[in-house]
Amino acid sequence: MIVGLTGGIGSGKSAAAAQFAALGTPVIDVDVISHQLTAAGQPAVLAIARELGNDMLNADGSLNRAAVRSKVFEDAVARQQLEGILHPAIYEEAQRQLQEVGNTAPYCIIVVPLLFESERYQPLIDRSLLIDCEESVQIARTMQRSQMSEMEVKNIMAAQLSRETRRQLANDIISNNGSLDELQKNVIAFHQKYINPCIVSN
Ligand SMILES: CC(C)(COP(=O)(O)OP(=O)(O)OC[C@H]1O[C@@H](n2cnc3c(N)ncnc32)[C@H](O)[C@@H]1O)[C@@H](O)C(=O)NCCC(=O)NCCS
Ligand SMILES: Nc1ncnc2c1ncn2[C@@H]1O[C@H](COP(=O)(O)OP(=O)(O)OP(=O)(O)O)[C@@H](O)[C@H]1O
Repeated sequence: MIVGLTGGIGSGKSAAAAQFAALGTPVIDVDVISHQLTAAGQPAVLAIARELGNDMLNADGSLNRAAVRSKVFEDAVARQQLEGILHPAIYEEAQRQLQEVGNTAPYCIIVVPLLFESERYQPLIDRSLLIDCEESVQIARTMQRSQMSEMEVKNIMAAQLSRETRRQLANDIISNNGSLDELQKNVIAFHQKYINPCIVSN
């Protein structure tokens, strides 16, 4: 069984994924793949500079992630160009990693921030698991983690589905408004459910 784990920016996807991984669950994370594909020297970096401008690069030729972020979350056309470069390559690598995991575990997790925004991943997954929290918590945690302004975080949230829509589309939901210990209790409960597919009901 393949579980697609999703959630808005700063909702706690990586934190939950790390807790599933600690329970022995194979985890594939498309944000990790995206970072690998945009590491210094990767062909995608040159493609991004070609399409979005050389000011997207640092002096050493690596991707200036903050510059790309501020450009694409203020300009939907630039965002589509960036996604056009990265999304097919990210998807191809995610598929390769899923094949590699194969049937080595009762279930595996694929972390896809844009699971419900992009139709690409729906055919690959058996269930979706939403990590959900109040928008004010998302904003506060993202600002603390990434040194972004409230406006920057809100711009990114505006490029994502609303919390309400995600909640309507998800098969399973973990609420992550509380502590990391509370998150872990919920992760363990879903882990039990996923390793016993006969109790996965809807
Ligand atoms: C804009 C970039 C350079 C900013 O890099 P940065 O290191 O600051 O962020 P990171 O990649 O870790 O992403 C953090 C979060 O931003 C949000 N986000 C990223 N890309 C997008 C997008 N295209 N649309 C909406 N939200 C996005 C997601 O919640 C994601 O979890 C980077 O996010 C990027 O290359 N995005 C395009 C690839 C993409 O769409 N990735 C998302 C999943 S496939
Ligand atoms: N329950 C929690 N209690 C306290 N801090 C938390 C909790 N869950 C997550 N965090 C923290 O909030 C920040 C955002 O969490 P995390 O990186 O897991 O979110 P994410 O959904 O993967 O974000 P992104 O969309 O940016 O990739 C991190 O610094 C993380 O340690």
